Amino acid sequence: MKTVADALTCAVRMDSVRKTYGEGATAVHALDGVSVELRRGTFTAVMGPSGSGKSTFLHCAAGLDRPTSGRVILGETDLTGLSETKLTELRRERIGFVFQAYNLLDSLTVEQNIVLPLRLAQRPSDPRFLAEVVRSIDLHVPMNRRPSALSGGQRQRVAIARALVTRPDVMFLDEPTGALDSRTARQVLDALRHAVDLWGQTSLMVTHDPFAASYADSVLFLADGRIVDQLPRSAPERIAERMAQLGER
Ligand SMILES: Nc1ncnc2c1ncn2[C@@H]1O[C@H](COP(=O)(O)OP(=O)(O)OP(=O)(O)O)[C@@H](O)[C@H]1O
Repeated sequence: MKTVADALTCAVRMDSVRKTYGEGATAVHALDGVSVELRRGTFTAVMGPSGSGKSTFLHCAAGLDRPTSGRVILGETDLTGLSETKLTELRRERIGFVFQAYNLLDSLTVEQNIVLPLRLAQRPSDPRFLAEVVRSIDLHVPMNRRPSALSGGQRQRVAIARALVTRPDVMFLDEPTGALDSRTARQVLDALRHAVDLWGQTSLMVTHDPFAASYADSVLFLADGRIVDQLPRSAPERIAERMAQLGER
């Protein structure tokens, strides 16, 4: 029996989530009974071999995709019965997304890109909060510049600022450092970790990179659609070792 206190400390809960693609003999069980709780203010990494279900996990947790069975609960909202319209609204207002491709609009300035989610939700932008977000992720670029004039690491930090500006319940990141060299990746991860520590921003990141996962408070390991292990914050070597063991299954 879940108590009110559980709901308050839990940002996302997944209960026996299954996601099956196709039917019969060709059915693929991308998620095969995943139950997990992400506590508020924590940073979780999700790792696993290719095809283990990481993207499906992120898409179901973020309300981008619907599980075949089981439940996903964001705060106190059960996503199961929500209409498409309500789900879109919820994603826009309560969730932040960061993808490997930065998805910035070059017809807009850096500032206009960052505040776009607020405009779409018809919410006012608070210049002081915007300045704090930008400072917190160490983004020192002119706000009137176009994204095409920025480096990859700067662009990804603009994308993170855009995800943070609505103060989302959860920020979901899919391979945010996948396109970056190691030095730039480190800058982005430092920025991300800082945002988590400063705002208590609940975050979930899918990554192939043990170094990126070493920034998270805990690492979930998926294999064949199931959570097979979990590590507390660990060094990249320890995470890589666990991944290597999974690869040998
Ligand atoms: N739309 C789809 N239709 C059919 N099968 C799918 C679909 N999406 C994913 N799958 C299958 O579900 C399983 C899990 O895929 P998923 O993309 O979640 O894994 P992943 O761990 O993110 O992989 P990768 O690391 O390669 O991105 C795979 O076997 C994949 O082929």
